[in-house]
Amino acid sequence: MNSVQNPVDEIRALSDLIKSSIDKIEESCLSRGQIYPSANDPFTPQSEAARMAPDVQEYGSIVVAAAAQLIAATRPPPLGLATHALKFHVSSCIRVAINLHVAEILREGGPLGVHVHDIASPTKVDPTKLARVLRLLATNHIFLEVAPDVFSHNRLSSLLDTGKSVTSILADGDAKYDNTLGIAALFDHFGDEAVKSSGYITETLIDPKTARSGEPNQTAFNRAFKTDLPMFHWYDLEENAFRRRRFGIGMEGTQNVVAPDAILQGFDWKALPQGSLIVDVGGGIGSQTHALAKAFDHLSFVVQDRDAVIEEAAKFWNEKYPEAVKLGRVKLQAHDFFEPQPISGPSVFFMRMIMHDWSNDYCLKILSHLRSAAAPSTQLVIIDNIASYACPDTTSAQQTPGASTRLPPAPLLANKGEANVLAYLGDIQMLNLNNGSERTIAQFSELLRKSGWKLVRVAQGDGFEGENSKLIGVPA
Ligand SMILES: C[S@@+](CC[C@H](N)C(=O)[O-])C[C@H]1O[C@@H](n2cnc3c(N)ncnc32)[C@H](O)[C@@H]1O
Repeated sequence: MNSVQNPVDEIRALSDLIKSSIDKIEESCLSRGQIYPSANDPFTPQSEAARMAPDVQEYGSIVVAAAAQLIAATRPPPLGLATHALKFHVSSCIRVAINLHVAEILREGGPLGVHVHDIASPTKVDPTKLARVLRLLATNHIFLEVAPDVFSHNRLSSLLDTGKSVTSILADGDAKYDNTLGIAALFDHFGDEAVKSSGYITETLIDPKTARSGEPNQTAFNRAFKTDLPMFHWYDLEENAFRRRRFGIGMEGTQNVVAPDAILQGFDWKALPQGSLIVDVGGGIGSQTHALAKAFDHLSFVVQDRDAVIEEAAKFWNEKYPEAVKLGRVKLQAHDFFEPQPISGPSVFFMRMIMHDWSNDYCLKILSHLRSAAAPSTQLVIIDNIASYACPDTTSAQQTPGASTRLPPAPLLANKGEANVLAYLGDIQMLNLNNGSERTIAQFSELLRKSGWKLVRVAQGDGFEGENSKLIGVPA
């Protein structure tokens, strides 16, 4: 059991874990002559190098897991729970900051910070109200309040910066996220569709009409936005063109918030024979394929998605890698994955963040179409979060190669709690938006079995780093 008898011993054990892990982090960075990034310096991928070392990540995840567990064990319980119950205000305020271009204004204002009157001025909002929004964020370590009502960037807030000038954003707000890393776009989507939907989860789970539904149009999202359309169809409405574009770019953001080579890890793309065809099913604008096509020039690709998304994809490829499309090494194809798959027997069908959008019945339809089109040698690569149990996994799926993991040191939770919490937040987001689900390995194994595939290997991503896991299947 992951528990210690005396409650003070438990708190001490957590604090010891934090201390010993920090010592190991320092030792590891010193041994490589690297400096651990400061929480107050702006984020750049290069400056994250020290944190990205595998052992530093491992110890960092213990610090985060233990610190959150230590807070839970020490804060007065009513306040602890009240804090959790009100955290949605932080999500909403992040979106306020994005929509008032605070990150760009602060970058242009320089490191000494900008008075809230000047932050509010370009969008003509009330500076007194904005100061309260920014103070809540600063209290949560997003932005710094460097003097009363004067705010500047820190590492977390700098991620909200699109890198564009305030003038250009004010001139064309709809293009704010075009040609950016997509991180602000992703968080704007979270604060809009996801936060608003989340307010209706209780009614949706209780109402007998929706309680047991797996339909993508019987969700909290449908209540919040008063529509009968599944979210992806709703995006196709003319009035949602901005949201559709933002979602597409935000998906690129999901790649840019994790280690840049995450898609390349856990599956031996290099070992595939010359000319192998990879089909990126529900590939969005093709950001994953883009990373693969740049890394492996011996492979060919087809990116499939809905009509409207493939139109956006054409613009993306024209901008990022036009020669790949011109030479035919990358093809963009409108295809509904609930219809029979038009490409037979490719080397790989891969799907990133697709299964999690759908309930089991819908996943089975998608997987069955791919199975019908598969050759005996076709591999299936599913890239998604694994939402493991919060206790030790005792299911038979643990026998799958790559499935079992070491338990973290006591008294941490088996799934490392806060260090991996993004997978569980994502799970509820998928439930609210589409009746989708993040899954355990046992649940993936069952889905594959029922659709004629066999799960043969799992390459677990590092949840602390935000990296998705890969589940590899072959025709059964
Ligand atoms: C969460 S996004 C993932 C995109 C991409 N795989 C990635 O990782 O960046 C889900 C994608 O599924 C696509 N999609 C939804 N319904 C679809 C359908 N019926 N047929 C094909 N694609 C669909 C969406 O348009 C969206 O691009």
